[in-house]
Amino acid sequence: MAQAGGLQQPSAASSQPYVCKLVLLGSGSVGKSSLALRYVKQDFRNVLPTVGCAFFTKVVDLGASSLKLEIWDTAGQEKYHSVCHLYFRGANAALLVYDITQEDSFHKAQQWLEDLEKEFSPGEVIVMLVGNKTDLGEEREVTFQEGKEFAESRSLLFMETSAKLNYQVSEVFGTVARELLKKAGDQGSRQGGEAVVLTQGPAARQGKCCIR
Ligand SMILES: Nc1nc2c(ncn2[C@@H]2O[C@H](COP(=O)(O)OP(=O)(O)OP(=O)(O)O)[C@@H](O)[C@H]2O)c(=O)[nH]1
Repeated sequence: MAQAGGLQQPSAASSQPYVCKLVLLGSGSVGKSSLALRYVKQDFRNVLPTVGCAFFTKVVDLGASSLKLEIWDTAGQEKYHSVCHLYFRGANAALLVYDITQEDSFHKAQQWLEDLEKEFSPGEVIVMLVGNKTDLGEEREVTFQEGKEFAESRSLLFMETSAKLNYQVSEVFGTVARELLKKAGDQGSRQGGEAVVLTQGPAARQGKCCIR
């Protein structure tokens, strides 16, 4: 897994946090909404299947810098698949979520990766593979090793979580946030030291970053 570091600070003139779009992708019922709800509202409850897309925001405090995550929670049911690409356009990061007790959902996450690869150039978007529902270990169909090896083979970040038990949920979002800040810093350095905003504006929708 890549390590965060080498962060470029936002310019002194700006006190605004970086703004990044993170999209949650995966089959129905793997726990995408539950992960978002757990992270943003520290809550876990039965939620209805998402229709279209749900939207959350959270400011992540990373010490010297902060980052505002705009979290787009897409509907996993098959009938919504054809419209999902509309939501992940312009994303800076994606969580490919599967349910460790449903092998099908692991294969589906791999298909989502192919969809992302059609939309983005290599390295343009930070992708983490997330195996959810570790509290149901006795029903496990996808081993930790399988998830890890697939992630490594495609240069993805990887973690397992339980939204129910609040296991590694903040670590998932925190790790992605640190990677986003690191990327923004690297791009700022390449652009002569100016800070970079990964934003939801028109430039981001074309898969580019904006210089503040
Ligand atoms: N045991 C267990 N159940 C979970 C966990 N995360 C989610 N669930 C349950 O799994 C079911 C589906 O969760 P959702 O968060 O709605 O799943 P989703 O991926 O957003 O589903 P769609 O909206 O259909 O795409 C719900 O009954 C949740 O309570 C978990 O970590 N452990």
